[in-house]
Amino acid sequence: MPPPRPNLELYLVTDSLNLPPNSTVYSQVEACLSAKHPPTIVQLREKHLSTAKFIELARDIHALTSKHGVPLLINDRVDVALAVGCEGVHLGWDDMDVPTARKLLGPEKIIGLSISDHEQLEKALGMDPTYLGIGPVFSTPTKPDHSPPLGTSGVRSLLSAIPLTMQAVAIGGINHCNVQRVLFQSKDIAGRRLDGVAVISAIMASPLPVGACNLLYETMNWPPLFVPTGYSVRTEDFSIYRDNIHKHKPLVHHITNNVVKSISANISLALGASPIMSENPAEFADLAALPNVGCVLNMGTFGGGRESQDLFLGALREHNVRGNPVIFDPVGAGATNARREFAQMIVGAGYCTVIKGNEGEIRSLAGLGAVKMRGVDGGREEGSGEELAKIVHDLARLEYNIVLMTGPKDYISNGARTFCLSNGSKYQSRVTGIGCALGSVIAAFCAAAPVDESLIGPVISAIGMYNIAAERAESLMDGSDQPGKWAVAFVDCLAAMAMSDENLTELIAVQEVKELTNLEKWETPTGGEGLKQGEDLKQDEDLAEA
Ligand SMILES: Nc1ncnc2c1ncn2[C@@H]1O[C@H](COP(=O)(O)OP(=O)(O)OP(=O)(O)O)[C@@H](O)[C@H]1O
Ligand SMILES: Cc1ncsc1CCO
Repeated sequence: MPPPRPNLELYLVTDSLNLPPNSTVYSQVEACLSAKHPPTIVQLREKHLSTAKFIELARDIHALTSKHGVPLLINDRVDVALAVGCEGVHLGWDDMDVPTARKLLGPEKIIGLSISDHEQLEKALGMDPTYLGIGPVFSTPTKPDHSPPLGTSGVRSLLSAIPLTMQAVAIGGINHCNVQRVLFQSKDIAGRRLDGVAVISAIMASPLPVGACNLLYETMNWPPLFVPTGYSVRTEDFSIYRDNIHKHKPLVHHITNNVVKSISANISLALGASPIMSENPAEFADLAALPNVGCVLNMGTFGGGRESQDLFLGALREHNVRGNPVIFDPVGAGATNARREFAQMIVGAGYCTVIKGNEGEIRSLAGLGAVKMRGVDGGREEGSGEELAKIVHDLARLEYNIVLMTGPKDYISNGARTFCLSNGSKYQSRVTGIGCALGSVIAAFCAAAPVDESLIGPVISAIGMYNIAAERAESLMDGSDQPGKWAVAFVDCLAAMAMSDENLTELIAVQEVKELTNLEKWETPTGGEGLKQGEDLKQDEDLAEA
């Protein structure tokens, strides 16, 4: 008898603890099954019911799911599945082992097993479950005691070791905002992809479960190259982005390194933004809920460990939930393996709107290794302009975000369009923290930009203004080497530019790389087609309709 091969595409896991008011597990499942795109499989998960009550609920839900031809699995309890005669079970490592469950349930039933690392995967492969549930992808309140989040790169690493004969879904913090990224980024190089995603709160805690199912399904089935940041760039708006800072007085929440806190705060103030340095997770949700907030995550003096992981992931989650721009600076990612791994974990565990780093840091994050960074500064191999442009383009395309590589020239891409900026002063690499504080300026520009704006324009405007202020400060030096004096003059020049009504469009030296080189000829990591103008807009309309 061939093993069962269920449709796991949209896998609903129930949760009785986070239901919206006046709802029950039954009413939520019932509503979901009436959706245009209902769950393709349902798992009943009850941790606190007596056996009798669990069986009663499972019978009722099974009657519902059977009516819609959707398989029902029971979490943990083979006895309940047998009593109800449903289609299978989902097991964890504290539950009955898969071979015993198989003996009891027979060859036709579905048996799922959770895995969160390679050790469990190796054991699981010998047990031959129907499918594996890989997680948690992101941190989630549904399972507060879970193992550390795998991020999409962790899922990819496990998935690539699972044979095609065994199905796999990802679970943990998946919702309509991140589902496309989970599906896309977890795909391995050989094309091994997830068979579906398991969703809990995004459906069970929703007051509109039907809409939640439809939205998830439709988002999952968007064309695979959705770039949430958009890609239109209106150079004529560069000055408007600056003026928006005065209009909205954005707040920049920093988790940044001890070396640059003061200069980052002063540079934010010079712009007209409000800086706050907070490393207290208890206030992250409140900060993220304020209007016009951006977040800077700079790992300069963190670089690893469980505590810094919780700190960064906590802030990332709260700002992601609110859709706030997050600027991630993987400081020193090219210097040590611990830093590179930490940076990759952050990037995989949430959505960083902009990844900003010097050449060594971006090369390292892009998996290009082999950069000789002795410390956190520079890390420059000084690759050719074409090569640097390709690195940021490819990484942005892979991560669906904006990638900025700083240096004598700055390269910036959103995966669709790539630009080279050439303003700046040699003094910028002579004073520590000038690169880090650029993250604060970018966060302020993004947080002050209109919500539906493509953010690459505000980011270019931020870098341009910053680097022109650096040039002006250099012109005030009398020729001798004066990095200390320059740093003071730089803050003053920046404050003057922020307050002026100069037309930034005329001042910023920015060129689209496409004009320099034919980017089209390069193979992208996605192997996909290039984005077409207007495509992101259309996808937004689809989302609104869903
Ligand atoms: N030699 C240079 N000429 C012109 N501009 C430069 C030069 N070096 C750096 N910059 C500018 O300085 C800013 C910071 O870039 P840099 O690559 O020095 O960052 P970083 O290494 O992250 O700095 P840090 O870690 O000290 O904060 C960018 O805006 C970049 O354009
Ligand atoms: C010198 C230094 N060390 C860790 S962070 C930092 C500041 C520059 O980014």
